Amino acid sequence: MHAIQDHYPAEFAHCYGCGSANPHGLHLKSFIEGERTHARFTPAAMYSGGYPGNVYGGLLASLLDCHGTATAAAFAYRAQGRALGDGGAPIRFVTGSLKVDYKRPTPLGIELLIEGTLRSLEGRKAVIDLTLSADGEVCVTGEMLAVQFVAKA
Ligand SMILES: CCCCC/C=C\C/C=C\C/C=C\C/C=C\CCCC(=O)SCCNC(=O)CCNC(=O)[C@H](O)C(C)(C)COP(=O)(O)OP(=O)(O)OC[C@H]1O[C@@H](n2cnc3c(N)ncnc32)[C@H](O)[C@@H]1OP(=O)(O)O
Repeated sequence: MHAIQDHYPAEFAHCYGCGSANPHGLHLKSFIEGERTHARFTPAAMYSGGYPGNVYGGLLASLLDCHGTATAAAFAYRAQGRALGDGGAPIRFVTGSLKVDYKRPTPLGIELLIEGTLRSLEGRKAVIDLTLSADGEVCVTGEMLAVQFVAKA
């Protein structure tokens, strides 16, 4: 199954969080299934936060950042009745704002589940609700305003 990011054009594949062409990036892969999106990521020891055994909060925000914009793009395609990677003009979103709430420490070394749902899609603005869980427990929640990117002439 192709990830949402697999459909980003090559010129947008350099994102640190999810670009397949960035050798130093996280290579996050997000999928849409029904009314939610999901991605999985297992942080290595180098992503340690301030206290041992737990994940650095900036990394967690990065995971929500990329998953949120991918979620916005996937739901915008769906709203227009289009398939991802249909060869038409790409629909791409950037992060306008991202609120992150750290509910409990996130353990290092186990697979994290990042999920997204669409709260609203109006014009160029998509509001996405995000969660990041470890072992079935929600550690981080997020709320993103993603804005559809329009190239300026
Ligand atoms: C950042 C662009 C760099 C070039 C990127 C090129 C292409 C990108 C295309 C595709 C990306 C592909 C893959 C993405 C992969 C990974 C992405 C990871 C996520 C990121 O890492 S992404 C980087 C961080 N991200 C930024 O670097 C954004 C910098 N920023 C801007 O580029 C502008 O700021 C922009 C475009 C956001 C809006 O600018 P704009 O001029 O196009 O439109 P405008 O200001 O009119 O906003 C329209 C409506 O959104 C409301 N609105 C806007 N911002 C708001 C906020 N913060 N809070 C509340 N409401 C807000 C307004 O109030 C208005 O609402 P209304 O229509 O109701 O009045």
